[in-house]
Amino acid sequence: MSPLPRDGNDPDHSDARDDDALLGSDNDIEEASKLVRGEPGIWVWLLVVSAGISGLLFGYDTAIISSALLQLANPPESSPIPALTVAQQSLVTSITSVSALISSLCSGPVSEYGRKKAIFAAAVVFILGAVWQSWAQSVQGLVIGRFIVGLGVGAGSAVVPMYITELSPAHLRSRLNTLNTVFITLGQIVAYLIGYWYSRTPFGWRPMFLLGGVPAAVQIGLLFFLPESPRWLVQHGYVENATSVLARVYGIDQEQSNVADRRMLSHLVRSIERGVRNETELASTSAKWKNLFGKRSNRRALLISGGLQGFQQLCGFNALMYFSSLIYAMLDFKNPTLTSLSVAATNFTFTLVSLVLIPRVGKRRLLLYSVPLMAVGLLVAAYGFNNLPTQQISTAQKENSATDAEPAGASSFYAYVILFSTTFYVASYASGIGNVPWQQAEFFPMSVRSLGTAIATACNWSSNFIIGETFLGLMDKMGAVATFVLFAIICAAGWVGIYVIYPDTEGMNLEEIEALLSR
Ligand SMILES: O[C@H]1[C@H](O)[C@@H](O)[C@H](O)[C@@H](O)[C@H]1O
Repeated sequence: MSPLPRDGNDPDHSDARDDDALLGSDNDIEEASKLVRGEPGIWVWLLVVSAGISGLLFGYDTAIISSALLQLANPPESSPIPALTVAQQSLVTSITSVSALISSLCSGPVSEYGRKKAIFAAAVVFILGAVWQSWAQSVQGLVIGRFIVGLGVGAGSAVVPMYITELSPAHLRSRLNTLNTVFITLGQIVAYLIGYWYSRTPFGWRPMFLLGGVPAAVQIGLLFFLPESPRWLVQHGYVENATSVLARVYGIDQEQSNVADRRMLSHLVRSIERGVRNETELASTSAKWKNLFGKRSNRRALLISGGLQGFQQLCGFNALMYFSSLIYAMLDFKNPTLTSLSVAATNFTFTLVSLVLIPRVGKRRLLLYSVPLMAVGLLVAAYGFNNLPTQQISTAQKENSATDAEPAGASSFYAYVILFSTTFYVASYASGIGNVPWQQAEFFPMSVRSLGTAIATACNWSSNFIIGETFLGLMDKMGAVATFVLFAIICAAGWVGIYVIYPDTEGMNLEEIEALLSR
């Protein structure tokens, strides 16, 4: 595509027709948006921060369970909820992934009523789930509360990246999406800190769960100031509103703007209109399914994005995120909740590192370098478990509960080997696979984007469920060795998969990516 004129001449009719000829496909939005001259102001960042609160909630609600379980497994005598068995702990953890799976699949139709409305609905559900969990008087109540909160997590995880993708300027899209993962990992740190704060309070799990509702309430307030996605506005005939949202996103003052900026803006709107028109041709769900599975490039897009999302979970990271407090309690660390903060802090720090590395190194290379390091960390951890004094892990299994108030004995050398190797594993995870799968939208053309990303996101939550449900039951000494070796094998298989099917898309526009996938 040849560049559009950047001079200040007023466009005449024939120019507009030429532009129409130039702008004819999905990547037009990308191309046109690159040509808008205004710099995105603080406004666009604010917008992403407000939307990113969903990421924060996602992170908070998935990580708070780590500290809450420690208390729920060893409740005070007066507790209406008896000590949770290992099976109940697994259920309370993994039920969130089941509801997240359901709501991520349903998020497509809901977001058709407006991205903002879907984010609003997710925030309301978060608050409801937080209150329900914190008031639970029985295991069933707890399970229902976790189920409700999972509905919010799943909807947020699917809609927010789409909202950010549709709203952000093309050249910032990748970075702004990574920022969403930064929010998830930040939410996980906050959860660990709050978990630590309440770990000595009897029934501290109640405020732990309840506080998850606070950012959701803040988000509801902020949503009043957020614009609707320009793509949704165009789709529903609000072209003027879409134009003024785009002007704000691109830092263009419509009153004062010069002709060139105005022209670029109208290019942008027209290219969105064209994209939307293409999509309406595929309006029926069955036509979308047919297109998704019938077209080679879309099939490959699905294989890559779904495979990557599945691998992100099956490599075992969330076993640490959910159960690290229990694992470190088993290893006799005096302060398991605080020790497990290392998982969340490393995850957050290295997600920031990947924010810097992705544009420089490229996603494919980053994955190919970081996945083998994950395998090394896992194998060293397996070695550590294998050499633990037998009574160390079996005692912990029995109690399953050393609280911060009742410090256990000194940790052995091998417990530190496990701590350092898992931290190393987490750092390698967060630099690549913890983050890259969420950039999946670029593989799908607009016509099947919401369907494709919903299915890929469902691959994430279903694999997450498998890990949440099975890991804890395997945690005796030899089970730990076998599980960590299995995770390392999955990393090796994942590396081969990435090497074979994951393309280097750095610097490509969406059309080039589609052409690459069709080959
Ligand atoms: O990208 C995120 C991030 O890596 C989180 O730390 C993890 O808990 C999620 O499961 C994952 O999807």
